[in-house]
Amino acid sequence: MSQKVLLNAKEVNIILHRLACQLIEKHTDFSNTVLIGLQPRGVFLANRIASILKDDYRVNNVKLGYLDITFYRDDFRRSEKPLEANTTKIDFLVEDKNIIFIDDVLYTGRSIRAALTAIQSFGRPNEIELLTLIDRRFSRHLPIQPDYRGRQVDVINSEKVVVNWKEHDKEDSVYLIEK
Ligand SMILES: O=P(O)(O)OC[C@H]1O[C@H](OP(=O)(O)OP(=O)(O)O)[C@H](O)[C@@H]1O
Ligand SMILES: O=c1cc[nH]c(=O)[nH]1
Repeated sequence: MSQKVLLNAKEVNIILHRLACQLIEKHTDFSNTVLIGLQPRGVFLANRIASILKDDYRVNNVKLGYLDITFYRDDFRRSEKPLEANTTKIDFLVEDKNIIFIDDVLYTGRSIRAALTAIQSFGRPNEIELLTLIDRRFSRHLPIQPDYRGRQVDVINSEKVVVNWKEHDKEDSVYLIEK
């Protein structure tokens, strides 16, 4: 198995700050905007973005939730193993809110499609945007694109992008791995 570093910790940090600033540019004080990290791995990115907004840019109003999409995926019946759901935690109203979905990688777009279905159970948002650290270009199965992207990469199908977070994986990094 070969692997190549796409982003190191310093580059990840710079990108996270840029994404936070782009969010502030559009959503100002977040009075009608909420962040929703997609389980499982979008949650790490969502936590980071929320912390940067609060600690580095003094946005005090940030609401953060987590959304599990396991049983909303269009392929969940095809799974050979029993599926285990993750926690959904949304302790605020989404009705008429501006939602920002946050996930680490955007590939086919099927996870985001599932999230769009799952969130409907919580109400009717005003709008939904998507923030992703890595946008795998030319690989979409659905017409879904990010509004805020950390890095766009060209990846062939035999390769996988792996995003690591220091609080879970010992380092912040993004690797391209030959499967
Ligand atoms: O745009 P998509 O094709 O849905 O892929 C993106 C998803 O893939 C990863 O999750 P995970 O590793 O759980 O999913 P995977 O098994 O599809 O790679 C990643 O955390 C995204 O949520
Ligand atoms: O390369 C990919 C594709 C989907 N999900 C990932 O985490 N990486």
